[in-house]
Amino acid sequence: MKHVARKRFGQNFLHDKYVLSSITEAISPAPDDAMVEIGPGLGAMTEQLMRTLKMMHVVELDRDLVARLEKTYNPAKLTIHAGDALKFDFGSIPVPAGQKLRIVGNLPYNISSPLLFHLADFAPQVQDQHFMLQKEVVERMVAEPGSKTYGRLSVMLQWRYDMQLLFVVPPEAFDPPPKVESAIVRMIPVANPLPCDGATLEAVVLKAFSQRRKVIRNCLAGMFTEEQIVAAGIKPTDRPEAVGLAEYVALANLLKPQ
Ligand SMILES: C[S@@+](CC[C@H](N)C(=O)[O-])C[C@H]1O[C@@H](n2cnc3c(N)ncnc32)[C@H](O)[C@@H]1O
Repeated sequence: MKHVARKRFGQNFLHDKYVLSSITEAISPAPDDAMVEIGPGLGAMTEQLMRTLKMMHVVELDRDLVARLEKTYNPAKLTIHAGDALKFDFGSIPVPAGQKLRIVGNLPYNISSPLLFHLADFAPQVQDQHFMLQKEVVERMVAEPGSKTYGRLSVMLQWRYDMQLLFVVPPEAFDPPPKVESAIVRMIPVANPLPCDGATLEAVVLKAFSQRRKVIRNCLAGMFTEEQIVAAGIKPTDRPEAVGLAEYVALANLLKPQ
């Protein structure tokens, strides 16, 4: 029976063979990799990856799709975790000694930001992440200070990952086609993130970008004095999008020294 795509689960299934092989090439799986795919759906990417991998894991929320995958794949090769990737403990996936986890997925766009933040908790156990996301979200992730798209997502993710937009994918590559363009992003956890308390950095960045049009001194009023802002190496009259990661980290460390 044909599966009817469910909008509430962000289901847009990849069917373009060229795009699928380009993603697989970018991921470049090796037979013994410890890999987990988020949202395998009808298995378009899973199928490609399993041509090389000896075994892999998937996390899928839609029970109908879980049932299909169970019927299609050998459980010795594919471990299916039925449930919500937002609550999934990625640290529970067994990884051979000396290896780290590789995470891939054509992600449900409606939960992409919370999912990326959830995954950041597992960054030290991860080798790399390759995701299909809304192009506009990838542009925000990789944006440099000074650009219009630079914001909370850029700072928080750049603290934990080196990121690269690999290529853009048009809506026609999916069934049903989404309304927006998509892009593939590669995320590699940084070996030594600048020392800082993550929750404090998040609070600072959230406040800083809550009023983008204001100067940083006004955005952060009540949290930092002008002297503290200067001590963090920031010009108080700059706008929040002009402030770099190291300076936001310096501010967070003033509130909670490491
Ligand atoms: C954009 S589709 C991609 C499907 C497939 N990987 C492909 O490329 O054709 C997103 C997939 O994520 C699943 N999904 C949605 N929300 C999820 C969640 N919270 N946890 C795990 N999977 C989820 C959907 O059911 C769907 O299979």
